[in-house]
Amino acid sequence: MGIAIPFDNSYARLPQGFHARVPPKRLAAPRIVKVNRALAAELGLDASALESPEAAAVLSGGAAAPGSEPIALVYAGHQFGQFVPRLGDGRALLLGEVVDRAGARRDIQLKGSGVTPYSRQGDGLAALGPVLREYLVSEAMNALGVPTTRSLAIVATGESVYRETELPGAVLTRVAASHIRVGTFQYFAARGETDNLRVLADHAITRHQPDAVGEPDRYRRLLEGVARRQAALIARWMLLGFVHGVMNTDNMAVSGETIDYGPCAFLDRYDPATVFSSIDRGGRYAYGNQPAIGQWNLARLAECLLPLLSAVEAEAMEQATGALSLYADEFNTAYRAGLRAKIGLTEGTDEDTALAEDLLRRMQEGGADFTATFRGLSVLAGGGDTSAISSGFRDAAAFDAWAQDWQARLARDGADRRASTDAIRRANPAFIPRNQRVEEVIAAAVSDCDFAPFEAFLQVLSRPYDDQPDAGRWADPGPPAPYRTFCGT
Ligand SMILES: Nc1ncnc2c1ncn2[C@@H]1O[C@H](COP(=O)(O)OP(=O)(O)OP(=O)(O)O)[C@@H](O)[C@H]1O
Repeated sequence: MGIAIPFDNSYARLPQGFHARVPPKRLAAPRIVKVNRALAAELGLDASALESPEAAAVLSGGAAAPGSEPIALVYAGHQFGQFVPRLGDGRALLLGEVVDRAGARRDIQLKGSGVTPYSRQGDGLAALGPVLREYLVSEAMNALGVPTTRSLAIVATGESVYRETELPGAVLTRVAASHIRVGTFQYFAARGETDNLRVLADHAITRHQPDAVGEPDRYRRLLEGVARRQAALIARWMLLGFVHGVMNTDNMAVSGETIDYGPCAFLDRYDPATVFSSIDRGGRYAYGNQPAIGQWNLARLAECLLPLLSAVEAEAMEQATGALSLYADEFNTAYRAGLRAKIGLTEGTDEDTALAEDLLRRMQEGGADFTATFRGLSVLAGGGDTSAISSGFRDAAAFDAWAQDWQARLARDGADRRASTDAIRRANPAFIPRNQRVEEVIAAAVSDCDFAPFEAFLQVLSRPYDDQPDAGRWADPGPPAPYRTFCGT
């Protein structure tokens, strides 16, 4: 008996040069470790069936589900600024697409299911630790309200993966609005395959810009749509202190979802220069650089689309630069409004933005925790005293002085305390997947086969804006531990 997933595979119907078929590779003893029941329901899938041994075979890439046409997608990409003309899914397989309960088309992809024609020197595999990490952080991002790929299931392969040391292998089932990347456009553009570029662009328009299908200005609208979605996405990252860590163009999805949770982490102390990835030596993907890198990546997409935008070069250039300005405007508007909301001010005045930026400056100078400081404001707005927050600053008086100005500003609005407290709570999570905590629950699962801490943390992170009095320990950074040094994969 197989599992019933109603696949409809529009990407597999694109021409041959877009992907490679990959036959199943049976494993001796794959085992389901985790199924995301809520997501399964959203997709209209039977969660119990996904927990069956048949599902373990399908979700490890060892058996083809009826209707699935497993393919690896080809793409290129700028990695740390260097162009690589052919990357592609070296360890991922698109099983197919399903239309979810809300009518949205979603990709169902395996990550870590073995070699593909694009594996280059790689083994096509993933270790359980990084798979748990992607599951936990992507689901936390979703609960935080950030567009993201989702995690449907984890299968333990029962086989070993070698990453300096022997590790247990696993496969993640990832769900995404699509896996079309800036790098997918770069692949065809670099090869001068304008016809394929047009096919790809039209496919992306059908999926992500449906109002523009068949319209004469559809490619401009696609580019502007990507600009808007990326600006909104990166503004959300910045407002939550999220550092993606590897914003290569092959990791920028045109859907506007966060993709690839390799070396990501959340800020503890606020410092725009923060980098978590050991391979990012120049700090290219530092927290504070993310908005600019988003625009750089968008410029690479715009370059690819030039031949489609207009036959008149000057017009095409104008549309491309227009999209880059649109990105900057949209980012600035969303980021500034979000920053004001974080301190409970919803009016759009420059003065209010400056007040929020002044707090950021003092946090940086005072070595204060980003998430705890902002969340703490909800207590202050409700009449609490400042010491709970100011004690996190090297110079408590610096925060107290700011808090006085801020409270005077709130009073000027005649803001109701209860309403301010609630608004600040809604804009500032109490719980984020802090890196030390993520590492702690992964270590328990991988080294001791104890998944209870992983499950407990996942549960807490599913309601990040709620006060959860019994879950306080998950809000702290946790026992001091050096950040893991990431190798990127
Ligand atoms: N173990 C591996 N075997 C084969 N290819 C790999 C392996 N690890 C990474 N790659 C490939 O190297 C490129 C860059 O890897 P990166 O870590 O950014 O992506 P990923 O985490 O594998 O996938 P995604 O971006 O889809 O989340 C991708 O083309 C990826 O498929």
